[in-house]
This record gives sequence, structure tokens and C-alpha cells, in this order.
Amino acid sequence: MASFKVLSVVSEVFPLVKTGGLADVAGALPAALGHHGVETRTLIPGYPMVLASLGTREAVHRFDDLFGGPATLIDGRAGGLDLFVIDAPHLYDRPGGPYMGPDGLDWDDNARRFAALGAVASGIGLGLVPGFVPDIVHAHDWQAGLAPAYLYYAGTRRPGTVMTIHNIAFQGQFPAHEFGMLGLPPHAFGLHGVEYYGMVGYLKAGLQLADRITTVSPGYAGEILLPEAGMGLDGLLNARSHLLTGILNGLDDSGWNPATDTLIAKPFDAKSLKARAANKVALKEAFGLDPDPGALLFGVVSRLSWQKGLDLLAESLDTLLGLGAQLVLLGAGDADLAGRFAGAAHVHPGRIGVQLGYDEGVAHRIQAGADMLIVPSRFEPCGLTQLSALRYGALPLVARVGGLADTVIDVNEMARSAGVGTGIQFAPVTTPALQMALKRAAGLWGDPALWQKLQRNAMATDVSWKRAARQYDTLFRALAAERAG
Ligand SMILES: Nc1ncnc2c1ncn2[C@@H]1O[C@H](COP(=O)(O)OP(=O)(O)O[C@H]2O[C@H](CO)[C@@H](O)[C@H](O)[C@H]2O)[C@@H](O)[C@H]1O
Repeated sequence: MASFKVLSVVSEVFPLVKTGGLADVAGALPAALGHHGVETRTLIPGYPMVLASLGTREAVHRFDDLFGGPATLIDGRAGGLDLFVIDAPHLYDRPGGPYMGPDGLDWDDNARRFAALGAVASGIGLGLVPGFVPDIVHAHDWQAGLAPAYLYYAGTRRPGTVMTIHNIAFQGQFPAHEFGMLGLPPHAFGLHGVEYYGMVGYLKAGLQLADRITTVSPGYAGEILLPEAGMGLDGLLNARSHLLTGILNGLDDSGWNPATDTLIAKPFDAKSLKARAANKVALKEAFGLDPDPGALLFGVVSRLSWQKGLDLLAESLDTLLGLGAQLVLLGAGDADLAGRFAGAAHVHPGRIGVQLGYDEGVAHRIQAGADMLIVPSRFEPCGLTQLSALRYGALPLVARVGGLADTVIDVNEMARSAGVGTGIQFAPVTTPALQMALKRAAGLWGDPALWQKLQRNAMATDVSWKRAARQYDTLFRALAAERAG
């Protein structure tokens, strides 16, 4: 029997190229689906670091003109993933990140760069590579949003299409004049196609034209139907809500395993929690914090952006310090926020430690050494850092939104009596509510037996991909059967 095939279409994938959680999910899902007999290929742009990491490579198709230049589709393997890589130097061979140049500005040809991703995905969906004709094309976020659109308008026998929202705040909107270069039929530029408030909307296109829509937690799937969280797409999503499901992300639990983690000072598990203390000592040393072992140590690992609500934390540092607590923060992004935290570390050496930039090792060491991880997001489709925190026994202190609300069990009175709490939730997402939560945390910290119980609960939480893989598998196969029928 031919295996069931999925083409995952994505602009970043761990461990090859990552700016956030999207890469983690795209990197982990193929292996998880493999346990269900699903063969996944990941289609990704050929940025320099992706091409450089390819172990094996074979050209499987040549394009004379892919959105302005010649290109090659490469079949290759890297980082444990089976890949199709679009080697198109005119689109992707440049310094900087996947979306922005070294100057921090979006590439001005992003419309073209990610139209190419969608168009090639559609081509593969329609049989461009005879050895791999997918049953499902799975598009992630706006960068892949045109894949379902191209397939929809191809009008021939085609695979089922699934559009997954990892972050609805990024929608890929481009001026109407870009429509011409897409090569879609003229009627595609309309309300029921790729047009979005007079522009071309890549995410909108995917949401409008895919056979199914998913997002990365059940809670967020509900929230985006509301104007407060739908960011302009709630109307469309309500019209298609019968096709929308929330599937909670998992965590790559081999990469994030405190018992085998080589990036941390000392491995540990729920049975050897004492060994965790060595990680706290090492972390404090690395950030130059006072050794005082009784001080509650909060951690943050985050992109610095409005979404993540870290301005609320910046406004709560006096409260945090007033409780005798300490903070280590690893963050990359918004310069203003970065400056505020760097300034606080300068004013409070020994109490607040800050590292700016992206650092995988430090992210692991914070999860292993901090007592609590703070995630005060204004919205959070799923969130992965609170999942790593659970696994590493850093109790998550989170805003009660989206996937954070779905994954952390607030240690309220009833959770305590049932013995099931794993962290703290706060709402609304405001500075006073965060400050209240910090005070609650300090109260819990004063009860070491309870704290250890919460750590054990947290570490016993199943944050693996197992559940999610089963749900994706069911959804994919049902859709494929429906299209075949
Ligand atoms: N400075 C830094 N250095 C090193 N590592 C850092 C880092 N800052 C963040 N990270 C890492 O990047 C990842 C962040 O993933 P998240 O899911 O928490 O948020 P993100 O908003 O990027 O993802 C979006 O997509 C994912 C995937 O669906 C959703 O979970 C989420 O809600 C949505 O906003 C984690 O693996 C974290 O450890």
C-alpha cells in the first residue's frame, strides 16, 4: 500500500532556520506523524544556511523562470528532515534572516519570495515530483498561504489543503499591484479569493481557500472568532468555523529533556529534583546574580514584542524586587523593550540579569535553573516556552489567554485540594494583575513542600507531540478520504 504523504510548506524549520515557535513545530511534527505511517516532506526556501546544511541533495526539477530567475528544486536531507528546498538565488541567496535584511527591514520582494514558496508547493501537489505526490498539502502561516490558493485555482485533481495559523498577527499583506505577478486567474482578486481590503492577503488567501483550517490550541481557536483576537479575519473565520479546529502543539521532548540535556549544568528528572539546584546556581553565576539560594528566581525566554506583554513585566520590576525575588531574561526583538530591561539590569546588578539576542543554550539553562518562567502574553496561539518550563520544573506564571490557558493548571484552592496545580494564571492581562500574580508566586515559594509537589505535577504533564500527532493524522486522513470520495 502506498504510504500517506504530506507536504509541509513552511518558511522556517528547526534545526535549520528558526526565528520562533513556528520552526519548532515544523521541525517536530514530521517525526511525530511518522509514528502514524505519515511520510512528511518539508518544502522550504533555499536560504544560504539551509543549502549549506544539506547532507544529501539531488535536483528533481528545474524552473527556467521562478518569479524572476532560474531555480532548482532540490530533494535533500538535513537535521533529520526530508526536504524539498527551493534553490532560487535571486529570491533567497542573501545575508540576513528569512524575512528581513541585516538592517532589520522586511525584504521589499517578500511578496515574490513567498509567492514562489506557494507556487512550488502547488506544483509538487500536482505531481511535479513523480516520486512524491502528497495526499495533503499543509501550509503554515502567511508565508505558505498562497499554496492552498494556487491549488484551489488549479482546478484539476489536487490534494487536500490545510492552513495552520501559528500567529494571526502576521498576515502577509501586499499592495494590489503585486497581484499581477502571482499568475492567478483574474477572478482570484476578490472577496472570495486572495483580495483583502483592496490588497493581496497571503494568510487571508490560505484561510479562505484551504479545505481545513487549524490553529495551535483549542483556546486560541475560540478566541480568533472574536473581533478582539481575530485581527480583522474573525468574519472570515466565523464563516468557515465548521472547518476550523485547534490542535495543541507539543514539544520536541528529545531536544527538551532535562534528564539528557547536554546544554545544562546538571541533568535531572522528577525523582532527582535536588540535582536541579546545581542548574540554578550555575545560571545565577552566569548572569552575575547574588548567590542567595532562598531568593525566588524568575526567568523569561522570549521574543521581545507587543504580543509577549513584557512591557507589563518591565513595569512590575519594583514589585518583583520588593518580594526579594530575582530575574533572568533572555530576549530578542523590540529595541525599546530591550533597552528597558538592559537598563534595569544595570541599575540592579546582582538582582536582574539580562542577555539580549537569540541563544538556544541559554534558553535551556534558564528553563533548567529558574524557579518560575513568566509568560505575560497579550495573546498566545499556543506558546512553547511554558511547555519546556513544565518539563523542566520551572513553574509557569502565565497570562490566561490562548494556549497558555490550555496548558497551565492554576494552583487555585480546588486545584490544590485535588493536587493538580502546575503554575499560576493571571487575568486580565494588565500590570496590576501581573503584580498580584508575582505576589501569589512569592506566597507559594514560602511553602517548599507545596512547591515541590507543583514541580512534580508540572514535570508529569504530557507535553509530547503524541496527542497532537494523532489529531493531525485523523484530520489529514479524513480530508484525503473526503477528496477521494
Ligand atoms: N531569545 C531567545 N533565544 C533562544 N530561544 C528563544 C528566544 N526567544 C524565544 N526562543 C525560543 O523560540 C520559541 C518560541 O516559541 P513560542 O511558541 O513560545 O512563541 P512564538 O511567538 O515564536 O511562536 C508562534 O508560533 C508558535 C508555534 O505554533 C506558537 O506556539 C506561539 O503561540 C506563536 O506565537 C521557543 O522554542 C523558545 O525557546
